Amino acid sequence: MSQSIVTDTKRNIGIIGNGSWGTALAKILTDNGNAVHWWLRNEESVRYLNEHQQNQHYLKSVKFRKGSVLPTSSLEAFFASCDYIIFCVPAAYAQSVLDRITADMLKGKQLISAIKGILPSSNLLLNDYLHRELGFPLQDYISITGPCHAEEVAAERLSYLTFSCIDESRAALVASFFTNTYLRTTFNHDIWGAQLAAVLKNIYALGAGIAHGLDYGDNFLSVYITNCYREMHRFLLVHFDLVHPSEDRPDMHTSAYLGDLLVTAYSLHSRNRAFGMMIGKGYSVAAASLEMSMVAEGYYASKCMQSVADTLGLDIPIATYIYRILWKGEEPAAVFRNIEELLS
Ligand SMILES: NC(=O)C1=CN([C@@H]2O[C@H](COP(=O)(O)OP(=O)(O)OC[C@H]3O[C@@H](n4cnc5c(N)ncnc54)[C@H](OP(=O)(O)O)[C@@H]3O)[C@@H](O)[C@H]2O)C=CC1
Ligand SMILES: O=C(CO)COP(=O)(O)O
Repeated sequence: MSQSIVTDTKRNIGIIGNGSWGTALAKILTDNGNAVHWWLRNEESVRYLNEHQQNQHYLKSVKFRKGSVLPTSSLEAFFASCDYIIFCVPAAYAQSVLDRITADMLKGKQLISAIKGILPSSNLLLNDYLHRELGFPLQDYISITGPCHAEEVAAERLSYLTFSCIDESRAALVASFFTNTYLRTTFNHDIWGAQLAAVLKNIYALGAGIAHGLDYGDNFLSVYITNCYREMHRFLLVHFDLVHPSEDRPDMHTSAYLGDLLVTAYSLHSRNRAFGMMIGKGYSVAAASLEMSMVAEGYYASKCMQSVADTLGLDIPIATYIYRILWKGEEPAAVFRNIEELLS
């Protein structure tokens, strides 16, 4: 795609995080004619991006037009330049960035979360953390979810994203920045449901990878995923009753729910599936982590969501079995024999 770069200063968009997804989002935005500010945590990555117009380590097939991305390693300079800030650091590492952000830096900004994880130090979603710790207004927070792998965006294969915000009109506006011929967008006000579903699906998809590694077939996997979806639904309904009683119940018929569970459980691009597959094949968690150059959020989410479920007294048996494999060192084959008995 080629368009001229938008110099409209009212739409200053920035991305925090330089992994595959941050790079894919930068591609969409620059393809749509926006100049994108980009915070990268190390100076060498900034230098490389400036010199080569591509990310040194992730999604190298994406080449940016000169001047379309504006990288910096100074968080202060980055915040001063942006009105819309996309947060795209894996949840496991997000705290190191959050610790450097003050309420003043966030004043007047729209925060767009592209992470599909929960913060391990607090077991909170990013919006709840920012609201509680920095008084950030919940209506200024938009999430991006939906079944979408960075690699397919890089190849401009038709994909769909969901934008959620308490104030639907803001979700609609931000969605419009991303819409183009290979990227369709929808928007809603389901901010907690969409984010929680994204966290949970990573755990279940990692479990699907384990099943795959253990040599279960497609017949088993389809039943496993159906049961995961049912468990996710049960969890969300009770979670909403207990934590967000006045919010609309999540609309599980949208692709941010089933669609994302399916793509993460089945796609060869999925890091959660790949990580799980190694566990199923007998790798230890440490060995599987070493093999991965990218992050499988489901591993960290498994511990966080177990803690959330225990605190609220919620039962998530399949996720608990995955947690026991990942964090309690239980033997995958034996645990999956228990999961077999659970499924219907
Ligand atoms: N990839 C995808 O297709 C999609 C990803 N997402 C979500 O986007 C979020 C970001 O993931 P993604 O872009 O894929 O990440 P990747 O797994 O592609 O890359 C890892 C990122 O983590 C950073 N990182 C690694 N170690 C540390 C550390 N110790 N401290 C701080 N940062 C570190 C890396 O920075 P560095 O290179 O400097 O080490 C890099 O930016 C996740 O929540 C993911 O679930 C959502 C939809 C699709
Ligand atoms: O969220 C994703 C696809 O929608 C990415 O999943 P993985 O992190 O497993 O690659």
